[in-house]
Order: sequence, then C-alpha cells, then structure tokens
Amino acid sequence: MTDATTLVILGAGGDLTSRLLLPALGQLLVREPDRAVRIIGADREEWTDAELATVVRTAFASMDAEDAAARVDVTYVRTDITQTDDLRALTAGLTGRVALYFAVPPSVAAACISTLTPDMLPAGTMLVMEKPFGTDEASARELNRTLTALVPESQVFRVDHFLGRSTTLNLLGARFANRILEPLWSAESIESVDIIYDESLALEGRAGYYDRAGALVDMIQSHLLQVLAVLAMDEPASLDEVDFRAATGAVLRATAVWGDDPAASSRRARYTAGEIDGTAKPSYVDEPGVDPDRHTETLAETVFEVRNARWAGVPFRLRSGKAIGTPAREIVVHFRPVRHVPQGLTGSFDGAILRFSLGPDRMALELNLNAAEDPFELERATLSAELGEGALKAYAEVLSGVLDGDPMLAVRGDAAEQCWRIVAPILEAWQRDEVPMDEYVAGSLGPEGWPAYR
Ligand SMILES: O=P(O)(O)OC[C@H]1O[C@@H](O)[C@H](O)[C@@H](O)[C@@H]1O
Repeated sequence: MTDATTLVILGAGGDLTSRLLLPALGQLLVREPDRAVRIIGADREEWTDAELATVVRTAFASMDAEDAAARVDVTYVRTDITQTDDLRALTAGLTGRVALYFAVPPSVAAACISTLTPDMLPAGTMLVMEKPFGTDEASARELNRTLTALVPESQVFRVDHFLGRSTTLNLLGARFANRILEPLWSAESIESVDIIYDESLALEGRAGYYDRAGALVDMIQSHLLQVLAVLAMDEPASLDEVDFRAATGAVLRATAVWGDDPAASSRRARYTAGEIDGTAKPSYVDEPGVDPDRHTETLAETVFEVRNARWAGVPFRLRSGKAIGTPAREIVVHFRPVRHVPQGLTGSFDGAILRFSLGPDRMALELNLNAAEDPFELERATLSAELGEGALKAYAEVLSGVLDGDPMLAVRGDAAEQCWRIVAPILEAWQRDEVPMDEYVAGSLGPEGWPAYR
C-alpha cells in the first residue's frame, strides 16, 4: 500500500460527487489496488459517516468497483464551507497528503477559498477546482491570486477532464514517436485542423448552469482549447508538469480569433424541437429553467489562429453542439495536397486527412492510393486503427494526477486566463448581436448552410 491520500470532498452530497468524482475514484482504485485513499466528505446536510459510505458504495458499484469501496475509510463532517469555524474544524488534524476537492458551484468555491487561510492547510495541501474557472479573464486572474495566496501554483489543480482523455494523450505518442508525422506537423504541410465535439445529449436538466454558459464557454473556452494546445504544442523536453504545461501554455498565448474578426470567424445556433434516437426533444427555449431572453447558444463554431512560425495561416476550427444527431467527435487534420503529380496519374489528388476519434479511440488516415483496377488511377483509401477506450476514463486519469500530487494534466493558472482572453472577442461580438443566432432541429446535423463535417 502507498501512503494514503486524504481526499476532502467539499460538496460531498452533490451531484458532481456522486456522478463523476466517486465513480472515477472507484475505477482508479480497481486499476490500482495498491493505491490508498481516505475520504472526508463535507457538506451542509446532517449526514452520518454511514450515509456517505452508502453514497460511495453506490457510485463505486456503477463502475463495478464494489470491492474497492471496502478499502476506503469514509468520514463525514457537517460543514458550511463558507464559515471560518466550520472550515477550521474540518481541516484541524489533517496530515499527510491532502487534496481539497471543490465539488461545489463556482460561487460557493469562491466564498470558501476567500474564507480559508494558509494556517488551516497542512503543508502540501492541493486545491482542486472544477470548471468554470471564473467568468472572464479578470475574474480568473483574481481567483488565481486568491488561490496562490493559499498554496503555490503547483498545488492548484484546475480540472479539465479533456486533458485526461485517452485521445488527447494519444496525440503525444502519435506525434512525437512517429517520424512520418511530427516533421509534417506545421503550416508547411497542414492546411487546416478541425476539433469537433458534438453530442446527442441535450440539456439533461442542467439549465441552471448551462443557460448561463452556452456551448462556447461550456466546451470551447475550456475543453477544446486544451485539446488544441496539445495538438499544436512544440515538443516538450519531458512530460512533467513544467515542460508539458510550458509547451501547451505557449500555444494558448499565441492563439487568437482568426483575422481578429470575431463576427466573421464564429457562428452560433440553438436547437428547436425535434427527435433524438426516437425521443422527442422540446425546443431549447422550452426546456425547464431556460430563460429565452438570454440568447444562449447550444451550438458554437469558432476559428482560431495559432500565431507562431509553426502554425501562422492555418485555421483551427473548434465546434461543439448539443442535441446533434449522429454527432461527430473528432480531431481532423487536413494535409495540403502535393505540389505536383506526374503526368499519367489520374483520379484523386486531395490532401491526406488524419482523424483522431474522441472516444472510443480510433485513428484513420485517408490517402490517395492506386485503385485495384488501374494502377495509374488514384482513389481514396483509409488506413485505420482501433485504439480502444484507454485504461482509465478521463476523469479517473485526471484524478490519478491529483492523488499523486502531479499537476501535469491540470490547467495552469495563466492558461486558464488565456482561454478567457482567446474567446472574449467572440463573446463580445455575440453580445453586440453581430452574429445571428441560427436554428437547427434537435437531432439534425446542425443548421442548414453550415459546413458539413463528414
Ligand atoms: O463527453 P464527456 O466526457 O462527458 O464531456 C462532455 C461534457 O463535458 C462537460 O464539461 C460539459 O459541461 C458538458 O456539457 C459536456 O457534455
């Protein structure tokens, strides 16, 4: 057994804890039988240790991890995490490796961190923050200031589970361990890149959060920009937190809206009533809890440029939408066509396309190859590999870093600020109504007239 990490879950009674955090922990403990974890749950309910233990067991069972639940010591402490005395009582006596996981809404997390003082936190305590991290660049900076007044940056974990996705991590090996890819990985050979994460899921009862966020902030500002950073980064000297995060951070610093023209480089749309997988969906504006005056988009598309010598001139299209039928979830790298083809060859000369499916992992390379019939006639052929699901789900991968005290897969403070800086011109243009709010039928591929991706 390794030394136990104490995971203090602030918001232990909440949805995030039972739906994401505990199942991820269960999966991790099954994969790593030697890992030792102690849970201290904190929330406002009057629960007993046994009641929290039941929540843990149920969540673990959803990952076939019932046996692992027996290895976890569970304690519950009734706590108002915005009150100094309660926080003192909760943190008194904590020793060893401690992670404080904020599984609470951002406003409660902010109230808690401004109530905490360094003397309440044992040396080495990690603070684990969920998205959304702030609401704009200035608020993210302020949050960073408060957090790093409590612990050093290397102990702050800003969770973005897309960094733990096996597809994102597979980009590293694919790029840096294959001489046929990395030397071509620049504007010299690559024409454009699409990072698409459409979902058939609609609102799923999350209006309280989603109606204020929208697709741009919910997915592009956070997850898809992180994927872009991994795809576009220079080779880091190592995959430790310093080198890896310096490399991804440098990409984000160089990223801006294409042509500095947010109105021309973004689209937004909202779904109307339709049907997904045989189930009727109401219009977004008729979903319970939605404020129709908010103009929240459920599909966003943006084009960015990474302004450095490697990438200048290559459009990176990022798109994410809800209630999309047969949704695409992939990274698509479009290579340039060759400059010249010898006379005598006919058929397809389009540039190669490399696709990374975002779970289950699959890589596919479309090339121009000889047609079986005629050796001088080229047609498209696809070489593909199924890469499976990855050993750990994305959340479990990220959590494993937290429990090890390794922030490599956590978003660094300045990167979180950059992500807000990058999308700000688009949010402002949308606020000024410079971009129309298009509509698409729930269950369709998106608004008519938008480019097709498949
Ligand atoms: O498909 P995954 O891994 O659940 O990630 C997508 C989800 O990521 C979350 O962060 C978003 O808030 C959700 O709206 C989205 O559905």
